[in-house]
Amino acid sequence: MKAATLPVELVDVHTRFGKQVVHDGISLGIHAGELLALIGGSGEGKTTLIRHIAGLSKPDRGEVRLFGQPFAAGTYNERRLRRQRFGMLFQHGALFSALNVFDNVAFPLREVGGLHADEIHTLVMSRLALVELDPQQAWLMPSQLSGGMVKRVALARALALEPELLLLDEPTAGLDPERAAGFVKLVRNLHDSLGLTVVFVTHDVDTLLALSSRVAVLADHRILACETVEEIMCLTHPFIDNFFHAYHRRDEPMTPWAR
Ligand SMILES: Nc1ncnc2c1ncn2[C@@H]1O[C@H](COP(=O)(O)OP(=O)(O)OP(=O)(O)O)[C@@H](O)[C@H]1O
Repeated sequence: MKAATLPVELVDVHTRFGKQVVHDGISLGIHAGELLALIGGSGEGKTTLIRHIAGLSKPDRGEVRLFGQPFAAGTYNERRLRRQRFGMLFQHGALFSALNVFDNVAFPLREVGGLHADEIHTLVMSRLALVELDPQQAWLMPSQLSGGMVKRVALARALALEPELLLLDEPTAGLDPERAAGFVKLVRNLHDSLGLTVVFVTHDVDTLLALSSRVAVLADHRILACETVEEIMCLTHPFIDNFFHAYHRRDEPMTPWAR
């Protein structure tokens, strides 16, 4: 039986910036439909790894495969179609500050080309509805949005082309606990209803518990482990002890909501 194609496969990835080694042989397969969290100490290379997956940077050695193909493989058109199969949410939303919400979400649709203005309007409004924003909020500028709304608009833009894979760099960073919980619930619902594969970087234990089906730990320039959160919590490593330290000090029992 032929093995299913993995949406993302990292094979022996090495990255260095000058003399600084960031990744020293990272191999990881991400399965269709999973919610994979990437955790690790500050500066361990999580964002760089997400950027490699999105093709925004390249490892010095090793390979990043997207939907079974090396990033650079195929014709221009094949690469463009592969590019449309994932959406990315950057750490601070990265909205175009000179464009209103509508035009931010419409941007990837216009880039693809071939769509009429009324089709773009329908698609943008449907994406805004997916992220639970009101139609009248389409006409606001990014400077008029709360932090939570910025994330939702950025998510709507990432979903514009109906991707199968969503890459999220610290989706709840900068949000208060209530907004963070709301955003996590939204991502979780979208994952369930659209059958998305989600890869996300987080520093937040609550986000990790609520969203991950598997957790990859980046430590000492490698993947230390990639297991369920319960299994990760049983490992002994200074980063893991530290990461869950505050959580262990709470009185409540550890209850991942994701399963
Ligand atoms: N373009 C670049 N040029 C030089 N150094 C870089 C570049 N991009 C990242 N780095 C360095 O590589 C290391 C990994 O950075 P990265 O942002 O991937 O870490 P991270 O794990 O996401 O960190 P954090 O959790 O603090 O956001 C850091 O030391 C960073 O300074």
